[in-house]
Amino acid sequence: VLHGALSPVGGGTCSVLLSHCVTRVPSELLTQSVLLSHRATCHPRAEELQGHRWATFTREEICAYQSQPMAEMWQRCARRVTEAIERVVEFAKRLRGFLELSQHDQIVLLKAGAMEVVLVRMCRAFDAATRTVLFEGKLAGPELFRSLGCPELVASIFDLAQGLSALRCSESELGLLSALLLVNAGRPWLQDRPRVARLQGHLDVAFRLLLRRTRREGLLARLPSPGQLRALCSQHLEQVQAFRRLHPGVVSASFPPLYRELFAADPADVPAGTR
Ligand SMILES: O=S(=O)(c1ccc(F)cc1)C1(c2ccc(OCc3ccccc3)cc2)CCCC1
Repeated sequence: VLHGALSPVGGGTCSVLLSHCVTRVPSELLTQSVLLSHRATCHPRAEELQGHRWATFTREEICAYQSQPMAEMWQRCARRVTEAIERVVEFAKRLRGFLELSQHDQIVLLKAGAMEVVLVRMCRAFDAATRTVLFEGKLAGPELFRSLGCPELVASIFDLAQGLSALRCSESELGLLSALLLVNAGRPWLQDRPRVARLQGHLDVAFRLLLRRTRREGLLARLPSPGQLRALCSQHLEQVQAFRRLHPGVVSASFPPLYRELFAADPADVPAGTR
């Protein structure tokens, strides 16, 4: 599924046109282009978030979610996170230089980093005052997700969103942070590590210059650590396995193919030649 989503046919033309000049482009222009890609692929858009006073779920609505079968709630969240990951794939395709990496490395970087970008982006739709997140059109607290049966994972997700929203990041900061979560030369299995490192270097310089220009250097020390993001993603993978043991067949029968490819790859799914 990821392979298909990365076909250069859909979108990304502007990055193909301009990417070869990324080495001559000063970092401010790189920051501008990352911001545009970020804005174009975030949902809801920044304008919708500012203007809107989002409603919270009523007690009855919360009870209805809490009494849904576990499999139904898991399916809803899997669908939501897959939609969010598809937008992250589109963000990556618009990142200058990303589509010039080998398909193999593009897939390696997205498999390792897409979920981390989704978790970082989530803080945009998080309300720290009420500790609620936008879910299916209204603001939901952790208790709404009770039927998932993974309270620690839900708590970790809310803690991360709370911590990130306290930093009051700008869209430019979130865009560059997201780009650096994806373009990470430290990810395992990369074929052309030096090439990824060069692209990462440009983004790193752009991020640091942005922070200096806006006197926000202190942000770097307060961002979630790579370990915290990695721990949350591992917790999610453990809970997917636990869910599959409780409900055999549900994931393969009714979860989005992209979700299955990223988080529930069966040994049986791996093409025979690479088993
Ligand atoms: O709004 S959400 O559905 C949401 C779900 C759980 C939660 F505690 C808070 C929010 C969403 C999200 C979806 C799945 C996530 O992890 C994977 C996961 C976790 C738990 C069950 C299944 C899958 C994390 C975030 C936020 C961003 C995109 C959608």
